[in-house]
Amino acid sequence: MPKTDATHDARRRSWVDSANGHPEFPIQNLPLGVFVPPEGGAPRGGVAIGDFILDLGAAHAAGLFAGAAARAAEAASGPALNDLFALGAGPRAALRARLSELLALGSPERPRVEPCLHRAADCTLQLPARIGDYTDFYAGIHHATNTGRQLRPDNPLLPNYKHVPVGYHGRASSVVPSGAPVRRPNGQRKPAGEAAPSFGPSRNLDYELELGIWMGPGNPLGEPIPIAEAGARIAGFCLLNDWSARDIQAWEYQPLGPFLAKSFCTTVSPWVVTPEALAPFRIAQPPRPEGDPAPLPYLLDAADQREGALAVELEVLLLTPGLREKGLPPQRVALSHTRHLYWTPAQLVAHHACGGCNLRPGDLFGSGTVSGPEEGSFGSLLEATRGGRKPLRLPSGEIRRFLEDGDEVIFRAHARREGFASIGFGECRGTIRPAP
Ligand SMILES: O=C(O)/C=C/C(=O)CC(=O)CC(=O)O
Ligand SMILES: [Ca+2]
Ligand SMILES: [Mg+2]
Repeated sequence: MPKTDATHDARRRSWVDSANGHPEFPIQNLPLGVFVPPEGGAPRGGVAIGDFILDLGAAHAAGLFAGAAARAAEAASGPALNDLFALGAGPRAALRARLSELLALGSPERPRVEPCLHRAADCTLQLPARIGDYTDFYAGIHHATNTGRQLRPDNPLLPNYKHVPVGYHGRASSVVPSGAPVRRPNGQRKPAGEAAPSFGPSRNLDYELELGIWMGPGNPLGEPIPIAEAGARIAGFCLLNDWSARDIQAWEYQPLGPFLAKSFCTTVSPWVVTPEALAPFRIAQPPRPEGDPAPLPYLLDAADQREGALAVELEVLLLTPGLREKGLPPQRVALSHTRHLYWTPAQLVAHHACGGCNLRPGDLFGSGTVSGPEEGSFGSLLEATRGGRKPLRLPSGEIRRFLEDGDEVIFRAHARREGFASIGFGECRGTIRPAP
């Protein structure tokens, strides 16, 4: 178990009242993001605390930080957190420790901190970093098995799956923050019954529930990242929706894998939940079934095996036009968990860099769709509706094979453990707009 300290103490309360018992952002979380304050102005780095956002640059200008924490706050005061991510774990942890003191009940600095707070509901959140590259993995083994079965009934899990963390290079330019509209893509589709492909709006639009991983300090081109150092290169985690047009995907993916079926939009939750905040929620790499190969040595590290995986509960909710009209709440369509990932975040980092590919601060990874093995835990509609053959029935009377225009998909995530404050990720939302 990675070390916990006073910043994790569940008894620590904040003078920001809304933070105490907050379902997402108690004082034990302190996630990092980029926001525009209510009065407008340049985007800047901030920290979520209860229903408020603390302006890091303003707090730095007020002289509230010293040493490594001051370096971190300064690096976080611009319109993107790449410079902060580049500093790595030491300064980020120092910033966290100081913020935890400043925001704790009884802090003598309260009068100097309070003017740096903005009501979060009045702020606009942006992408936390300039994303140089975005890579999407396939580490959800139940997802890989379920979808593989639909694309290749006789051969669901390809023979490489348990040896190599499979991934593909995604498209960084179309990553958007939670709340940005999602346009249904046009593209080539060729349903099984049709002789020739046609061009038009995707009829099988889907979501993919994923854990997002933000890179911290990178590696020079040609120099791999050893597995023992890979975990410390991660700046934080978010939720990621890898919107997927299944009809376009099924036609285009052979032999090079996903292309336009997934490059039209990817939504991320705007808060970066730090490895420090998640320290109490690390677990051993889930045991592999009898007969599975051991990871190759470049993917094998004792500490990573012991505490490299994450215990985070993930949820998918759907809000349709029919539910909205009837005043019904979003319906939960899946509850999943990061223990279903076959590879740890550190293994994904070490693998990505093993051939010398240089990773850079602000690069984004998707874990791959996180599905569980049973009904109600599937991270995509492709799985939940068996490719559309077993539609979902909603309390509004609507049925869904895939997403319709006007549907909103909401992801939420929480890390929970007895004796610790629960850590929320905030939301990752997107509403489908008609194809252009
Ligand atoms: O070829 C397949 O079996 C499926 C590939 C994908 O859907 C790629 C992907 O986004 C993987 C994931 O999110 O787990
Ligand atoms: Ca994906
Ligand atoms: Mg995508």
